[in-house]
Amino acid sequence: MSPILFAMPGNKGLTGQLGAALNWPVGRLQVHYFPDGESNPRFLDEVSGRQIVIVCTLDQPDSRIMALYLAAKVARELGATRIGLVAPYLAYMRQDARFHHGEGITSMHFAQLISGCFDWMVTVDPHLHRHHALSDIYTIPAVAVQAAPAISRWIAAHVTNPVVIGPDAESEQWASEVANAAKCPYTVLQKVRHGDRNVKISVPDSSRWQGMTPVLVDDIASTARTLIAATGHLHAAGLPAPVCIVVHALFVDDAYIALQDAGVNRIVSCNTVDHPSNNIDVCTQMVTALQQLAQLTDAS
Ligand SMILES: O=P(O)(O)OC[C@H]1O[C@H](OP(=O)(O)OP(=O)(O)O)[C@H](O)[C@@H]1O
Repeated sequence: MSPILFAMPGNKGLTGQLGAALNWPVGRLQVHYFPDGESNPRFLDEVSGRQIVIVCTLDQPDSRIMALYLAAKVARELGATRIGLVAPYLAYMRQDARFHHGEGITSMHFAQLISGCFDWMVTVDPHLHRHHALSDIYTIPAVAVQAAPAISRWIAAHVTNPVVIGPDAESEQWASEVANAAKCPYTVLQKVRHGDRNVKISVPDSSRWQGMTPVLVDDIASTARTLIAATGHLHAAGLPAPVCIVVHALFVDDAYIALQDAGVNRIVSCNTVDHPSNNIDVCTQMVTALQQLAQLTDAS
């Protein structure tokens, strides 16, 4: 029997798309919020004896996590046999070290919470920096789908004479893969973060890229300060306005407008977080991972 997909609030579009591609039914999950803010998930279709998959992207995670946690617990209470999570954007991956005295490694605690109530997970390009793999902190089977092939195809179809540029050393993992598949050169800038909204970027020798279209590629745009700083330096180096591509379009507060005002050519994102810049579909990659994990857990 096929697993049933359920969408947490705000995830109906992607859930419907996955259901159609997989030929899996989409069930009805209602989340009622009491006047004092407590959440009360209710499955309107039977979950007893079934493997279910809950779809919940995790931008603005603190406003979503309690209802998600309860949905998983309620599904188990009602007799679901296996519970998978599709979190196209996985939150809490950036606090992967104790940066200041008295802080904790919250990525690990978040991973323990998710691993404690789901049986498996699919996500897209999690922010793996000091953790090298999801299995460093997640104890359930977890597949990280890569957006790079879809991004490369978009670049090849839409950008003339591109040079892929990663804004910092750690973005090399995305920049190199994207550039190799798009058959174009890449370079990586040097970034130092001084605070949540304070980022300094320096550009290595840019003379090689004259006459090319810079394509800034990063995993996350949150305040967009990284992309804004990179754009400013590319302008100063005499390069044309860059195309900015991100996997996860968080764009908090006025970040999207600020990036548009910084003089970019175009802003494009993958459909892991619903946003007007979504132009690159990563559903196909998620479908393959979902089929694998659902079978794996069916057989166990
Ligand atoms: O839009 P912004 O607010 O600039 O945030 C996005 C940037 O932040 C992340 O890296 P980060 O600087 O957190 O580096 P890290 O790998 O050290 O966590 C991410 O890889 C982006 O480069």
